[in-house]
Amino acid sequence: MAGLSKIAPVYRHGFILASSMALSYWWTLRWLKARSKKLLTKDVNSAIGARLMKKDKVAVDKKFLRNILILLKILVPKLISGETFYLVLIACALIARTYADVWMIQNSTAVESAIIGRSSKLFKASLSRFVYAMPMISLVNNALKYGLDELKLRFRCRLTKYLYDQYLKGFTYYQLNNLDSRITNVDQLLTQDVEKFSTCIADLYTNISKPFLDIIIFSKKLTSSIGPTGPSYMVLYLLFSGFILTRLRRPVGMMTVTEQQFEGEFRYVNSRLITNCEEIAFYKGNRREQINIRDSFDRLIKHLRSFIIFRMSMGFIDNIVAKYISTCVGYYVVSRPFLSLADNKYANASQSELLEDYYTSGRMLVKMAEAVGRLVLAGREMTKLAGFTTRVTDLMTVLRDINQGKYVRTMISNASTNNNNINQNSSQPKLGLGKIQLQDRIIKFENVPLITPNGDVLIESLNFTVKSGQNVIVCGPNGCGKSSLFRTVGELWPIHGGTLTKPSAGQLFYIPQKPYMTIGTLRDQIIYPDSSDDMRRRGLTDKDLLELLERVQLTYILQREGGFDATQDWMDVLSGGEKQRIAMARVFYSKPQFAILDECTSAVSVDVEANMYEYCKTVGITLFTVSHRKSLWKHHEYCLYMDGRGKYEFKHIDENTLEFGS
Ligand SMILES: Nc1ncnc2c1ncn2[C@@H]1O[C@H](COP(=O)(O)OP(=O)(O)OP(=O)(O)O)[C@@H](O)[C@H]1O
Repeated sequence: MAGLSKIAPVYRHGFILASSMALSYWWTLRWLKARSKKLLTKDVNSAIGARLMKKDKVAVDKKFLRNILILLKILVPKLISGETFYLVLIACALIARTYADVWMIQNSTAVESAIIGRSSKLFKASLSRFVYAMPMISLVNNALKYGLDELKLRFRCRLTKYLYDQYLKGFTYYQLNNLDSRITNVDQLLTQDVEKFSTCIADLYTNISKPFLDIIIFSKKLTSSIGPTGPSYMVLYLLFSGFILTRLRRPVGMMTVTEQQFEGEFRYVNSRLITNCEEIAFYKGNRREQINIRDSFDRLIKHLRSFIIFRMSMGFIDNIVAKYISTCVGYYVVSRPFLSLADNKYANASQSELLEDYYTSGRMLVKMAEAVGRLVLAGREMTKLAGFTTRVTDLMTVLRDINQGKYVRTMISNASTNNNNINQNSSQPKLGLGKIQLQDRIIKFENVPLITPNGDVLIESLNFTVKSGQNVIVCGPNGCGKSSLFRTVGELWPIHGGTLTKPSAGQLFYIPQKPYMTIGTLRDQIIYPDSSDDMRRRGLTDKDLLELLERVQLTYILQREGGFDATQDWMDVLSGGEKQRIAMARVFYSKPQFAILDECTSAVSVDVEANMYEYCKTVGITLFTVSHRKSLWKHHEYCLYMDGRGKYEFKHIDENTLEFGS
């Protein structure tokens, strides 16, 4: 303290200020680290917690620049495009706006000089110039706003379309949600994160280019009036403060990523409640669900609170460095020629000349100081953008990997990462991709292992052939791999060895126990996934659909719901059995070579079920059936039995065959 008192007051105050800033930053960072560790340790058993344990660095660095370049190619795919037009429009509006600012400074100074000089002629002339310029300035401001809004919308459109093209290619949407565990809450990424990224990058374009332009234009103007030293000091200060603040703001990127993850988790628990509300209501599970939702919400709020505190502490430093010190530097620079008595320029100047010169240069310098401050603050937006960029590019990487058949699975239990899905273990078959051969009217497994996405081997090597006309009933205890077999046949799960011969995807139809009903008319439910245009192209009409409804004894539904064009929430409006019968009508509409019926007639009466099986036979649809009903065995020629311990049997059904089920 005694040492401090010997230092000149201005340095002493500077020293105290710098120390308090460093202390506040250090304390906040320590507190944040401890808090985030606590939050994650508490949550380590949840999927999101496990994933958050593995944190990649998120910062404005080389990786960020590389990613942003990749994304820019998607946002602005061609030089001559709508996006380029709006980028140019914004740039022109920004230049016009800066010149408008310069003009306003000069005109305001003229108005004030006229008032101080008591010249009504000059006052009227300057004021009328201002009135004439008003519409132009307003037009520039609004052109800038319009250009920016349109650019954000266009960026969002480009990125959303690009990501959905990847996401809905083949079975990527299924595989991302079921086979790969790198991304949770993909809906959050595809909706909110893309929107935030687009807004952030468009805002940054103006937040960087406007102050940058201001600095160039004001430096040029000031250099001609007060010489190059003043503007150079300002630019030097910009470089120095920009460097310091960018380093201090590093945690913002990771915190943005975490915030989006927690937001996604909160959204997910809410949508689970909506999807399963009936089951939860029957269980009276509202209290339990409330605990889940509260947990997730608390985690989000705790994180948001930490973020607010970090922002506050950073804002304290930001304000001082980017606003106040830069204004001080501005005042210092503008005052130098005025305060220096040796300066010839102002030695013999009158009071009003000094005043006019000070107003013009001073205001420009203050504007330049503000621009320097804004540019320094834009660094904060940049770190935030780094967070959104990481989220979007992570999704793009996972989509690309999945499209190339690469999956990464993180085991929640031991938080280990399992590449390409398989636990390497001596008793398991060797890794290597199996082959798929397309051939009509046959399904043939040759040495194909049945492996779950977690890498558990259900059956080491499957070998059997099913030709058209040979219906197969698939049976075995729960969890033995019946549905897994169909996921493999349907190419939802990759084949890890051997050869699978099968018809093309369109010739295989899968019906699950709980059939999916789409958004649309009653007609859309029967012809799903076809559209009405596809139906017309097939040469079918509503009369044919009516026949299909007769086959499944569901014609009454037409009257009840108001015809084929009726639109309802079909998931709710139809009963379980009605949904299953609609699903059977879908099979008859599609007439595939093979249909997989996964307990899909469990809610249909036995006589209706028997009719459906007979009809399939007459139109040549071969069936794979999973069912616990003994009554169905008579419609099948073969039985595939899996014992749940890795063994299976494929055999012809005759009078000696032991029938499973009830
Ligand atoms: N997406 C998945 N990720 C990891 N393991 C899975 C996945 N889907 C299924 N499994 C595992 O594969 C095994 C077989 O499941 P599958 O659904 O094929 O059984 P199933 O024979 O159809 O059973 P059920 O008769 O109860 O419907 C189970 O042990 C299950 O845990």
